[in-house]
Amino acid sequence: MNFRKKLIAGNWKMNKSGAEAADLVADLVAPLASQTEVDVLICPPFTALETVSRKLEGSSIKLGAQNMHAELSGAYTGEISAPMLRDLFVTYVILGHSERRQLFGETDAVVNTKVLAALKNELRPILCVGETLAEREAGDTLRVVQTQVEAGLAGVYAEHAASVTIAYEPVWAIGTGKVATAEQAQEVHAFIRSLLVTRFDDTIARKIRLLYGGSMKPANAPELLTQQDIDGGLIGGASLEARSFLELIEAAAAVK
Ligand SMILES: O=C[C@H](O)COP(=O)(O)O
Repeated sequence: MNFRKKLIAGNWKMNKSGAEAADLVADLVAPLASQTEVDVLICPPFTALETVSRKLEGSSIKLGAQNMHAELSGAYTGEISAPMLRDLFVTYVILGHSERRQLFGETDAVVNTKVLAALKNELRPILCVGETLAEREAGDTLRVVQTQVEAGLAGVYAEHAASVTIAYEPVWAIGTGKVATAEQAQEVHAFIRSLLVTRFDDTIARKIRLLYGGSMKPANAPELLTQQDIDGGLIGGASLEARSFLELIEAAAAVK
């Protein structure tokens, strides 16, 4: 039996002006006013966080950021710290997204410092892991995921572990329209759960939510979300439009 509440998280990436963000949030807040079955999170770009934060006052929709720096303050031009995010009522932060790893050179060690800093500052990290197509074709998927999970969680204390969410995002499925089959996704999610049992214990491992990300859409969500170890989705493209995002939340709510 799975007691974890599903989480549907929208990663808007580098999309939406302040005005567009305000419009999209307005289209989400009213339809979700009485929705309690699924946890809903939106992660706008930094520039829209304040606007979205104000619009979310009184709503159960949670606010997340897409990245942060591990230091609290200092000479880090262009960076944003955990206290700055807390100032805007941000509660989650996506860390180690494959786009950050591939395009901005974030290593497992860097991602780990951010995970630890997020937890220390009472932000809930969403640690992203996943293999490239070449790694999958070479039969390296589980090894790559294991390295990223173990390195990402190095130094995380058991009492903080339940605040962590892990998103499995096969790089070849991100923004490509190619989705992992439910079996492929479940295999990796179950593997991550087993790593968490080893790293922490069974009770803690059962509390940690594991999200699938990579071209999740209303059409493929029901099959993915009914898998035993898939506790929600980290949604890119389909979170940019209210209708598809609301349909994904409905799909998650329909899973019993
Ligand atoms: O963070 C979200 C993922 O990268 C998935 O993006 P996508 O739904 O556009 O494939």
